[in-house]
Amino acid sequence: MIEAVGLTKRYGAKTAVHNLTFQVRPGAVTGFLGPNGSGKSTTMRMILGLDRPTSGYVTVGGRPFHQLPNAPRQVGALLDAKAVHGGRSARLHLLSLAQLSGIPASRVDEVLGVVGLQDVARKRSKGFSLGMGQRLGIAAALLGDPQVLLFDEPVNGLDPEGILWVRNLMKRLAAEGRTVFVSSHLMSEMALTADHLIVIGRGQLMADMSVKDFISANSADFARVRTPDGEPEQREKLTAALVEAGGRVLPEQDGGMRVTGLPLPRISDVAHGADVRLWELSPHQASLEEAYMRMTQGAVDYRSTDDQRAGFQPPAPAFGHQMPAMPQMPQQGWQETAYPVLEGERPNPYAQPVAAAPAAPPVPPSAPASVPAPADLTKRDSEDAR
Ligand SMILES: Nc1ncnc2c1ncn2[C@@H]1O[C@H](COP(=O)(O)OP(=O)(O)OP(=O)(O)O)[C@@H](O)[C@H]1O
Repeated sequence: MIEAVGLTKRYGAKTAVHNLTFQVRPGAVTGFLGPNGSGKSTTMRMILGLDRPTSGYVTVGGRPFHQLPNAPRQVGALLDAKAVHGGRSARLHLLSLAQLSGIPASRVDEVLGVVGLQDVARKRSKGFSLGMGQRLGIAAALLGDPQVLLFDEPVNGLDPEGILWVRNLMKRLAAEGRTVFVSSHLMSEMALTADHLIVIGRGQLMADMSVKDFISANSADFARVRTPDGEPEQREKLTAALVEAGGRVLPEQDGGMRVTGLPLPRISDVAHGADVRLWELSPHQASLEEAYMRMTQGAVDYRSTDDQRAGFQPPAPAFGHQMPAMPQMPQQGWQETAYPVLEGERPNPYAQPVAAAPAAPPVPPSAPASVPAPADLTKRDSEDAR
């Protein structure tokens, strides 16, 4: 188990990590999430004794890293896959690491097989692709057969087959009872790999909970409703009836609607009462990515200027629906956020108090199907590009 208590790291005036307290338990994959520059690598370096905390402490198996007897056999880590002597072959690189820790040479060939590098084991690593370098870094982490494993963005540069392999490897390591702590910016991957999440923003703890709880705490469930294509009057009639029944309706890009505030059977009854046929009525829960974006939107330090111009406008209100007020972004130039806080959601701890948001123009009942559609919430420039 990894345990951090009041962990803080300052570099001069910059506080990289502030008062982090969390535990990473064995037998599960724990995802470590946070926007660029939020302090994930700094935290991992402190766990590994590569950086000294300014205050607080972190232990592995109850001891600070430096006090672990034969640490490489207890803790394995992939921090920077490029930190390899490029003139050495993969095998020689691993052999030298093994010799330093008293690990038998036979284990080197074993881990080369595990990561699929056996055929290039004698090639110099400077000729390796990004993905091969990641595999070599993972091999080094596994070398001592440790109980605790830390991976900083392990799928970086891997092809889909490699990503699947890493996912299965993490799960297998956790199923063997090991502690697996893994950072990533790939939310779809984390949703499939992690059991538990620790989310930080600007060095501070934002969430420490299961993936399931994280999604439900940071997203509002909604119903997707679609009326027959080519019959816009049906859609308008249903929108009016749903709003009258107390629902909130947001148009979707494909002509469907996102309805909140009414349970599914009630939506069905309202449609029946309004004599509107339905082509779709389905329950929806946000993705991990959407939930993550909602939570961290105020803690993002680096954002493309393009975000303001395209793709990051909040969904347009439908007839009769008043959009919830937008929390104001702390970043200069930001007036609106992509993720309004919806009813039933936990407010974003990083969002500033609501400031006067520009009033959205009302959409008349006869608005054509070209009502501005909600942005594609799954696309971000802040996806890790490294
Ligand atoms: N050695 C250092 N000296 C000064 N500042 C540093 C140092 N290391 C990290 N920082 C700063 O601390 C903050 C946290 O950096 P860190 O690399 O831990 O973030 P991260 O969450 O790993 O980011 P990313 O997702 O981009 O990898 C950043 O503002 C960074 O500039």
